[in-house]
Amino acid sequence: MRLHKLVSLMREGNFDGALISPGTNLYYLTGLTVHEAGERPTILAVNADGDYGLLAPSLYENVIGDFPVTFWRDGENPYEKLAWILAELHLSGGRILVEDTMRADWLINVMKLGPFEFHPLSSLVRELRMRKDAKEIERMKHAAKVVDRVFEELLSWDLVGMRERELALKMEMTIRELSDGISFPPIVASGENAANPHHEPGDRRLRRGDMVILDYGARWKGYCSDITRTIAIGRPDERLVGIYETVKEAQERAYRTVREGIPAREIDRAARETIAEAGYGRYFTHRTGHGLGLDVHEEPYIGPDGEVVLGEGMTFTIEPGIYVPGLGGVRIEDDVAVQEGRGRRLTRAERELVRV
Ligand SMILES: CSCC[C@H](N)C(=O)N1CCC[C@H]1C(=O)O
Repeated sequence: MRLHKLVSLMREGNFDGALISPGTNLYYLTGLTVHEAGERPTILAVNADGDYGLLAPSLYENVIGDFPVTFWRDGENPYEKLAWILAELHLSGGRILVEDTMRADWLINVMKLGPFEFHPLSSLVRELRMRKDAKEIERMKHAAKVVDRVFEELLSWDLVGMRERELALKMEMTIRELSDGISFPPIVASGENAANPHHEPGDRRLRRGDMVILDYGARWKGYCSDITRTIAIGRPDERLVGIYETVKEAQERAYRTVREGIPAREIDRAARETIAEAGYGRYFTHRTGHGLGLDVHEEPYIGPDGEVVLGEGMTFTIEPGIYVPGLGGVRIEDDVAVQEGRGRRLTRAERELVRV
């Protein structure tokens, strides 16, 4: 369990305790796989001595194994029980780290239990989570292999005439067959819809002359992959074929920039300069990438303001794109790990323009 690492950082930062609700931080720190049970408060309290206690709804009674836990039943007041846990841990006030995604109604009730000064848990945990160990990277490699395989498979499907949302569903089912599930709902953006980077797959049917952005991910033992490939159906507009080559070059240059010791913004700069030199600067409307791990989006963010200095074990995406309203768009994305001082691609699917 990694909770002791958090406790050391808490002591260094003069924090008195932490309140952690279900999510990837709870899983990362304790291995507990309890999911948020909607409105029912579920909170792990930890003090700076390393003592801890979990408040959980009784419907988890047969799920949580050997862990110090106080259950509450529907009809009881969970915050009375939380007050007992906090009193036992001598945590009835002070500087407290709180899970960033804790529901506001839980937090409002917690605030009534003492004079607390709250700080975001992520400010400490992100330092730990950013550098993946060998086991975490193995899991990410597996999740990456799954999306590579899905790409190969989908190229054999009869795409012409298929609706975007039918293709997204077929991709999702294939991902689920090969892994623990999707890391986010697949994006299928065809024709002019590809000018929207986060397009939600709809009823448009794929047709000859389309460029189609396919952005999807798998989850394996908690860890995510996230890949984007843009394919051509038949012969798309020559401007889009040119845009494809620019994006491919931007992605390659950004990838080659990856080195231990440089700030993340250098990677973004390499991609952004390539696209600007080709005259499409204003059509690259997002950051170049984001950290990847237990969450699809986490530190280090690869944007113009990315100050995190790259270190061994960091994992992130490199995904420049160009989106021209009324014409369409292109994005190419790989997952990359910093290993032995340089970047290594985890996703390896074909990056040359594939025409089907
Ligand atoms: C979690 S949904 C989006 C997944 C996608 N691969 C992605 O992260 N992006 C698509 C456009 C830019 C980038 C983003 O930062 O949202």
